[in-house]
Amino acid sequence: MTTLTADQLSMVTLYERLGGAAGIRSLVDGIVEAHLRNPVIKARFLPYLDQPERVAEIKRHTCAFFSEGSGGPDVYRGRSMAEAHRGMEISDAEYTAATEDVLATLATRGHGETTRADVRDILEGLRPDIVGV
Ligand code: HEM
Repeated sequence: MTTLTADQLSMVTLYERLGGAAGIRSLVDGIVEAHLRNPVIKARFLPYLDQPERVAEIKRHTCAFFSEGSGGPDVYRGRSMAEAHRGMEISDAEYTAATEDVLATLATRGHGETTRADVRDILEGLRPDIVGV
């Protein structure tokens, strides 16, 4: 396998580094599983287990959201982050817990420090749209 420097990596879109549509799909599956195990936020997601069609739709939307946000070809047609999370009163601690699930899932899929830092920066940018809305 070729080893790329951080500078070379930054020239490949984040979407490509995440493994395109299949890589993102695998990530979203892993993130949802991590949320369901995470004591800080699992209560938010457990009620969806008996709504598999809703879970499938949320996963589809989340894949499109990640694709669009990482330079991929998909167009996100779900609600804005503020609209999707409005009324949930999500705390900073919950947001951090969700972010840690995303970063841990990236690590288990073998994504390196540059890619994890790029994703962490994007998620930090979304925090004000999701926390406390
Ligand atoms: C880390 C950043 C986050 C991102 C990028 C994100 C992204 C999304 C997306 C794309 C959707 C689907 C929206 C739709 O279908 O219209 C969604 C739904 C949802 N999110 Fe998040 N989310 C984040 C954090 C959180 C946190 C911290 C929680 C709770 C602890 C949470 C709880 C939920 C729930 C319960 C839904 C389903 C809403 C519904 O049924 O209408 N999210 N999220």
